[in-house]
Amino acid sequence: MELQLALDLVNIPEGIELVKELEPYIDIVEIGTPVIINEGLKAVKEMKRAFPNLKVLADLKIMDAAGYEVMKASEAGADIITILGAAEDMSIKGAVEEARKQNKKVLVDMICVKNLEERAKEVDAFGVDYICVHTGYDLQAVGKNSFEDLQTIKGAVKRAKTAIAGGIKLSTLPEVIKAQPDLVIVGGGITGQDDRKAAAAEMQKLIKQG
Ligand SMILES: O=C([C@H](O)CO)[C@H](O)[C@H](O)COP(=O)(O)O
Repeated sequence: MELQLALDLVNIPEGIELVKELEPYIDIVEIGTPVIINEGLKAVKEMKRAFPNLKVLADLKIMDAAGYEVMKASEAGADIITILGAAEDMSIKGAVEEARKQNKKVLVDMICVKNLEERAKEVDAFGVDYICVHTGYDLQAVGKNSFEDLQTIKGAVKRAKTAIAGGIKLSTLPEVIKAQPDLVIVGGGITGQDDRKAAAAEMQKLIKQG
């Protein structure tokens, strides 16, 4: 099981400073969608330049023109690129095809997918690398989480790795770990804490214990 740190509410220098502090505790750093909107793929490029040995995920949440966008994120240095599970089949297949050419990985974000079990089986068959259940900020605000959805995809997915994102905190991490995802994605549960290093270290410890 791996830990991904999601950076959503920082600029590039703040993100790099944070990763300097937290790199020993994380497996992947995510350049979050808001950061890419604010700073562009330059944020991916600069993070990879600063931490060449750390896997960098570009949270593009691709919906269309997938081959082109995967190519641009790959050129910027992303190791993993996200596409939405709600995208057209041909877009997801195009993302996988381009990622294979570039020796990169594709994570499918199942945010807003209603027929979760059926769609997870379909995207799994397209050869994607990760399938991620995700409760976005807006649904988190009304008390939702993705813990049951994780169980659903664990039962449906045969070949891709499974991941979970959305409001995970130290207090809820043990419940997530019980379902054994391959990847746990945490943003505010680390970046919003007073002692971010302690939060990341404790999360890493629990995740490595499995
Ligand atoms: O993908 C995310 C969100 O849609 C904003 O772009 C976050 O990175 C993801 O939800 C993880 O962050 P937290 O919910 O703060 O843990």
